[in-house]
Amino acid sequence: MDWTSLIMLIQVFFGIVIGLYFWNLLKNQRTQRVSVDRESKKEMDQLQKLRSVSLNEPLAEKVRPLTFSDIIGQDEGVRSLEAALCGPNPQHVLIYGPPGVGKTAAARLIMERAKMNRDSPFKIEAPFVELDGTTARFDERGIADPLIGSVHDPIYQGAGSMGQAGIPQPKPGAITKAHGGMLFIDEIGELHPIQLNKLLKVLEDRKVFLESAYYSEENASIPSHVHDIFQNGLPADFRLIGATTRTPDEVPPAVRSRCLEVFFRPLKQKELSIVAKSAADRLKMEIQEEGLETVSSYVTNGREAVNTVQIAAGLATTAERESIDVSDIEWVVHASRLSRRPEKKIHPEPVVGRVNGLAVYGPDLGMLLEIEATAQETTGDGMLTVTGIAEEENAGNQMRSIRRKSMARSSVDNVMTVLRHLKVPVDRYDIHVNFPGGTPIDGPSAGSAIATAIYSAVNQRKVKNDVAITGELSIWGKLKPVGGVPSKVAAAEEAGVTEAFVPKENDETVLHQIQGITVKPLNTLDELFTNVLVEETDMQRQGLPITETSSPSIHM
Ligand SMILES: Nc1ncnc2c1ncn2[C@@H]1O[C@H](COP(=O)(O)OP(=O)(O)OP(=O)(O)O)[C@@H](O)[C@H]1O
Repeated sequence: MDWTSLIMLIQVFFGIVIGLYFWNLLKNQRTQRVSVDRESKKEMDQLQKLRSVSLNEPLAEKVRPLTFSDIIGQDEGVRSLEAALCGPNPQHVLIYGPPGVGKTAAARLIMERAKMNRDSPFKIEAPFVELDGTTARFDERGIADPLIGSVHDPIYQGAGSMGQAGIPQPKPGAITKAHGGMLFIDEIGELHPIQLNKLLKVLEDRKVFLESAYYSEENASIPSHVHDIFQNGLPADFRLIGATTRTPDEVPPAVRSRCLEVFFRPLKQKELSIVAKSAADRLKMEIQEEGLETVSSYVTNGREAVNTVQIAAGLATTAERESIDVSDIEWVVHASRLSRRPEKKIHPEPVVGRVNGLAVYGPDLGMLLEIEATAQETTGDGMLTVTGIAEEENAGNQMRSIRRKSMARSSVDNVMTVLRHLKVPVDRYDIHVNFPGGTPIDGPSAGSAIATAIYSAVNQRKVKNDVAITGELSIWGKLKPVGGVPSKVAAAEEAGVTEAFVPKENDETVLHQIQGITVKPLNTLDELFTNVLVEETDMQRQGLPITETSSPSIHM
């Protein structure tokens, strides 16, 4: 055998080996493909089977508000929402309100309302994207961020053909999906601070830049659309609707300053009855007035009202009835461990030393705050006792927390000074001020009501039972403005108050639009006393010459 034949033989041998190698590779790939196809077909069949099964529409869907008129008690909030989003220049919006009062329901309807306006920049196909701030978790390495978007780097398994070619793949987040439309973030206050800061940047830039260590401008194998995204950003021009159960002071000022703030209020008892009735109607169930009253005296928001009716309807259906009985509802409220709403109603008659103050707690929840005072003349130095409040409280935030004397306690001390100044002989009495019921007391705003209670107790003059008072007190007896007055006045009206006295500086048109109650703005404590104390009879006047001056005079 000569050299040429030997070389040819070697070539043929290697040719066969290489051929066999590739043939084997191809065979493996084909087998893999076949098994992947077989697996995929099995999964596909399973998916089709799952899709072919469906239950009835969930009851919660059936009772969901379909129009703005289905949203009860939030006319003002809905109006603000429309003003912010349905005009030619829509704004970002933050909706505050307690849970289950219609924030999400209203946000879901607003896009359709906006599209009805021909001047609205939202086109027919404008998207409405929803995200939940509590679950929109992100990864600090930027692997996943459902809100802002992320980059699928080649290092991660499953990066596909682009990954194998070493190309980073940008994945758009909710802000890009909402481009040209609205992005609704429920519980926006629960977003991670880093996500919030990134969101703020997007609101400014109206686009988002994604980053990846795998991206290089010089890399010619990267497709042009990926270059474009890394160099020019992904579009993210949308209007934000954030909803939160937090109070405004718990939301970062940077977010608040970019948004129009809209407030949804807690629902009143009669409004909860309407929500419950409409849920029963949608479920095609009868419900009597007594049943509605039971629902509304236990639930605190629209969602609870709807849920209670749904479960009660389930009980009725199981018993083959077409009407919900009171006993069904009673069973549900007890099984759900709901407790009856504390009914804050005014006292039936005027009493000495008993005043209706007004408090606000949570986001926009007003309530009647009972204040009681007694005064016992003493021969020694008068003592002051304050009960029903915390003596000390924590203030500040995580960065700086301080312990201080309770604001309510300080407020009582302040009142004592004002009354001394008015020549009310408070030091000749043992005075006891009580805040019954463990109500949260937001400190200074109860000042004028506390002063009235003490003055009434010292002078034995009854305080009208159908009036309520709010207002901080300056050390000279001037009424100073306080927060949350509209919700306080609304709560007063619900409790049966006919006249509410507020500081003049708090006088707003909105207060006078609350039905069933008269709002009187006042400047000074002596004006307040004149209005809220029951007229003395001649006999009383003769018997009780308590103050050193017949009529208090205020010095500013
Ligand atoms: N004001 C209302 N009028 C009519 N139905 C209401 C109202 N508020 C709540 N509901 C009922 O409760 C359900 C839940 O309300 P929604 O999700 O809008 O509350 P939310 O304020 O967004 O609460 P959360 O802060 O817990 O998300 C609604 O689908 C509706 O059936």
